[in-house]
Amino acid sequence: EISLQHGAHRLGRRNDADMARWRAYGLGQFIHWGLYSIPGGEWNGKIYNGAAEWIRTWKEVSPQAYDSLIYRFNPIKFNPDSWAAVAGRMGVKYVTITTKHHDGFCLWPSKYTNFTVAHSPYKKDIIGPLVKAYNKQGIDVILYFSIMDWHNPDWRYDIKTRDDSIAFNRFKQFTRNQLLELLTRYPTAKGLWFDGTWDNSWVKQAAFADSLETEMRKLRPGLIIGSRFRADEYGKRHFDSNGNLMGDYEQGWERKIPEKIEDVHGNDWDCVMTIPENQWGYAKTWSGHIKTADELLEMLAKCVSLDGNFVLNFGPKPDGTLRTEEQTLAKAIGDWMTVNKEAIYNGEYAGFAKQDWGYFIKNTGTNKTYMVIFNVPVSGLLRVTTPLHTVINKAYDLGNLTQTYTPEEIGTSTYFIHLHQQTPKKPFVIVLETGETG
Ligand SMILES: C#C[C@@H]1N[C@@H](C)[C@@H](O)[C@H]1O
Repeated sequence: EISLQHGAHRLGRRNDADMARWRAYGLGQFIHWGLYSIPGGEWNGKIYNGAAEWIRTWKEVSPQAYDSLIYRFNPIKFNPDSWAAVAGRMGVKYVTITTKHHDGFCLWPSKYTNFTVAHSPYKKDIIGPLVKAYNKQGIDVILYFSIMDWHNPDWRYDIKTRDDSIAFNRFKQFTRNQLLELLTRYPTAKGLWFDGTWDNSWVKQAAFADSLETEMRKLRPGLIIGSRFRADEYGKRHFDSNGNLMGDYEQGWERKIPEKIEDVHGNDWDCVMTIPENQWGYAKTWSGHIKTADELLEMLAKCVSLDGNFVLNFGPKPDGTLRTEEQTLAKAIGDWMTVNKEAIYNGEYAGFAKQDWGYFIKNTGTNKTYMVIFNVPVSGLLRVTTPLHTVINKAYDLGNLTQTYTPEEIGTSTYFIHLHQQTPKKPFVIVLETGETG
């Protein structure tokens, strides 16, 4: 171990109630919305083949022309209650919303820049009504904030000269002011999801970022901040120079999911996932593989089975409505969650050997372990190997409690569950009630 001033300040998981609440969420929604939603991945009739929210960096787009989109931001159909209703119906427990993405446009009327909704035709705050609407649905809010800010003239990708340093010091104060402003304006926000923190300029700010994180936690006790916010004094991100996790949960699982429990090193984590391969902001044309509800449900079950949360991204349209494909997926996921939500909420790693048919999820604090089944074997036999000294007392369908199973013991701690029907149309869940022997 080397001595670190600005590495991880806590070893192991947070064990407070705020983090336990975050850990229990299971399913989240990401919202990417801003000026980039207006071009929707197209510019002068040409399709940008990158992620739509990065279109400002395209050589075909002049930054000034992009920034002038502020004069076209007027989502007349924006109704936060309808977004929150869709999320509530989908079974989402928390939403992460972009307050400011890399382009620097603020969805709240920040005092520290004019590049905000207040200077657009829309004029009104977007974040406040969104927080209120989601909280009314019982959904917690996490605020996404990009440190990298392409619009701010003091932003630098690296600090090479004295002028860079003077400008970036102004930028650091601007960033601190905006973050304290967000925490003060939206006191019910449970956490911050930082992004745009990979450039050398910010990576060199270990002391400043560490002190800012401490200040934010003091201002908002219980605040949840992930591993992507700051680097240690050697520039190490997510895990410090001693291999310890920075922040309260690992934020490295962007569009990817761990394969096995060893990959998560006993940490809390979230996976943020797009429906197309890589589009976060609204893209008029979705190309490539568009994930189906069953694929997304399997990703959700896999994340929860490995102690993580699954956060599905939505990119609302410039007029403030949600695109049809996203509404359709939200309903399909919601229909499944209506029947099976107890397998997802308060879910954790069960410690059963992984099987091909699907995922085991233990319900925190109870004797229930859920088998979330996606791949029914032609034999109709579901193999279950329990942890040592764990026995199965009862087994039954979560969707039909009268449908019970008598596990056939076929070896030490190993059983077959004989399925009664083998052609399910949707993923389904069998509940195991377990006990401990000797
Ligand atoms: C790269 C990158 C960003 N990180 C994702 C969460 C999106 O915000 C994307 O633009």
